[in-house]
Amino acid sequence: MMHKTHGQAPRRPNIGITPDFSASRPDSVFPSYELRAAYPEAVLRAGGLPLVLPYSDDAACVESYLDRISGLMVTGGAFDIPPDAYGETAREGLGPMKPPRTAFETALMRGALKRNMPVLGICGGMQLLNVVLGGTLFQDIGLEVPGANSHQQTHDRTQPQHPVEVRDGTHLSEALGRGQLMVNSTHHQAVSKLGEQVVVSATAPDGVVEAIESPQHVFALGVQWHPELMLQTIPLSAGIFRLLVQKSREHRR
Ligand SMILES: N[C@@H](CCC(=O)NCCCC(=O)O)C(=O)O
Repeated sequence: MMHKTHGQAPRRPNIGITPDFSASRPDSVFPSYELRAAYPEAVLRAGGLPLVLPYSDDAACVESYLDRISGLMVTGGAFDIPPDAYGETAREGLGPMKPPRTAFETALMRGALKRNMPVLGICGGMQLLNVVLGGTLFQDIGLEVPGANSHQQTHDRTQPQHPVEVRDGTHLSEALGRGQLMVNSTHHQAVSKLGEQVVVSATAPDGVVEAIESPQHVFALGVQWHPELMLQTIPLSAGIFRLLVQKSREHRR
């Protein structure tokens, strides 16, 4: 009798993920990298292989990372991008910055985009995508966006804060469907001037840009919210990670 060969599970593409960095913590004087578990878990659930990428200012090391991944996820964090990265000086409301992290993530993202490798930016990672593509940021929504609602929720971030309208004909609508979606919100900055050929794929009711993408690239998507925290509360959120994994698998064929 012929043994029935079960189909092989699809290959897991390597997805690089950028961690946060602390010089010291309350429980340790030693520097550490930190990465909320929800980020790699979302990639695993979507069929990818998450690889955490420690920082390096060596261009050859960044290239070596890019040689070994098929997709890149740039995560968020409680810090702001230095305004000189988008040709501005600091204004009132600008928060703390992490220049070494921003420098590393910028080099990595530029290299990935140059290779037309799939890139997903989450929250601060979306803001970096816009900056890397030549755009700018509002340095503080409360001070610079008249009529804006609060985008820094105080309740459980697995729960939504506000709706966004997902635009048809975008990668985001391919991942999530078009129309209204409830999202969480933990940011005080937002996209101001769009980067070169960057399109808006979702907006909040107050007009704040909630997702962007670059049609110049096979998959370069940024979302201002944290879908990795809402996989249980709004399971549709997983579509973003599935699309990243699918595009990454196609990239390394
Ligand atoms: N400069 C950005 C940062 C947005 C962001 O990544 N927030 C995440 C908060 C902490 C976390 O969940 O890791 C802004 O505040 O607009």
